[in-house]
Amino acid sequence: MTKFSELELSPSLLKSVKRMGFEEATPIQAKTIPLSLQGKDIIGQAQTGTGKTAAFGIPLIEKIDPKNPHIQGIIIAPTRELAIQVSEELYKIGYDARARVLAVYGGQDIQRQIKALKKGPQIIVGTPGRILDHINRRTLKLDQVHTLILDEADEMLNMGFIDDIEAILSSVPEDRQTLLFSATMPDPIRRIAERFMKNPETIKVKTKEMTVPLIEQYFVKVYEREKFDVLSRLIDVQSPELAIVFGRTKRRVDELANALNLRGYIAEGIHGDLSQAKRISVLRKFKEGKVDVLVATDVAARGLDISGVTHVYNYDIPQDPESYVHRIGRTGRAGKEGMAITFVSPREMGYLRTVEQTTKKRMMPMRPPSIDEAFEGQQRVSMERINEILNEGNLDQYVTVAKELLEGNDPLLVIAAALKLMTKEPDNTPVHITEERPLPMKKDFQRSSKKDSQKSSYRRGKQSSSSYGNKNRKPKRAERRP
Ligand SMILES: Nc1ncnc2c1ncn2[C@@H]1O[C@H](COP(=O)(O)OP(=O)(O)OP(=O)(O)O)[C@@H](O)[C@H]1O
Ligand SMILES: [Mg+2]
Repeated sequence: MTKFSELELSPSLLKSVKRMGFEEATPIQAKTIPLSLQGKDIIGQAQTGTGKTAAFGIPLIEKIDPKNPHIQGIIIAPTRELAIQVSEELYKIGYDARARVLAVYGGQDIQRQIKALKKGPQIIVGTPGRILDHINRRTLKLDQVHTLILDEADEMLNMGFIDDIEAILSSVPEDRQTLLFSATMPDPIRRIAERFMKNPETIKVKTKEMTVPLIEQYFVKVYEREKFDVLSRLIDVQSPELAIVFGRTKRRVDELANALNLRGYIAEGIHGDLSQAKRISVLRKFKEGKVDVLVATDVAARGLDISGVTHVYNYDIPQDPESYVHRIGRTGRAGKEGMAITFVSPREMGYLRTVEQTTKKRMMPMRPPSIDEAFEGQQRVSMERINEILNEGNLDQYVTVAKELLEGNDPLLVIAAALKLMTKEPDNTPVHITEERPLPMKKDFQRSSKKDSQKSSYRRGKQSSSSYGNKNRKPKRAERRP
């Protein structure tokens, strides 16, 4: 374990890092910080939730000249939410060094951004489109930039942002330092990335599995039409603190959020068709715990750091293994435990195997809970609440009526009645979820993936280089109760 004090950082940085509650550097931070301070180009790959933001953020802040009022560092992120989050983390890291950080992203008033840009920010965090927009308007001058960072690099190159990114790169001095980070880095993407880097050093935190060991991973085999009941029961049994449910399409996300509300859960959906203000407000409510279940498309999967997410449900199995890694990585962050449950229809088992092959981790089968188990789960939630209230004490005001209740009544039944009052009973309110077709059957498992991986045009949806042969896996695995 490396202490931050061993990394030759300036006192103001150490002060900020301490204020953030970081004691020891995570492995990716311990490896990246010294090399980055030497000015090396870096491709950094480490599991979700292991502190990649600070791994590039700390050395960047260290290299900012506080007296220079020009932009010296630029960070590009795939989504607006992530740009905001990264800028907030950079602000905290640079607090004592007084580094000025600004987020620029689409959906926000451009005049306001132009005004803010005139105030001399030293670090810009933004999405590719809006950064390019500012470059074209000449409201963003990048001629003094010495460091450029692509967070979730593979996703941005994947999403077709490559042209935008190349255009941004051409506005930044050539002798800059370039850094790329992600939890996943498929080979074709890495090769594209290397085109605009100078002898990049790859820093890969060596782990057996691509996913975090603190995330327990399960799959539930379930037919499309049964998925919603299974989801409701799982939520009842597992009673997550905060949960994210991933759906494949925007329509699905809207329908799921509505259906969950009809059944008495506090849920909201988030996807790319919502206004920016709405997306931000949904996320804020989720972070504050005013929404218990966030239903999302992959939009929310990349990089978002929300503490308290204990469960991730993949209502639809993701099409490619990288999405899976990022989705389930919304739990089990910064040393906390988490659980990920993936629904898979019988026809989609090939995708499950593809995911397992890439992550090098097997998912355990989980049996869908019965209505009785869901009901019992909810009663247990009530029981825990009662225990908490008993521990808190302060019940004097209730004692008189409690005595009255117990007079002439069986105490067991009195408690049962109280439980009934506070327990969410199984709810079969009919809901409408349009059936999605399962992903196309994987027929050709045997085809060599080597040739595929040579293609430079890696795109979402196409079979990636990580697809694999139809290997037999051990047939029997003990099923676990939810
Ligand atoms: N050294 C540290 N000690 C304790 N907590 C840390 C440390 N470094 C980062 N964290 C915290 O860990 C959480 C996850 O960090 P971060 O979002 O940077 O992960 P990531 O590796 O970028 O994950 P992802 O691949 O999902 O983007 C954040 O809340 C961050 O503040
Ligand atoms: Mg990140």
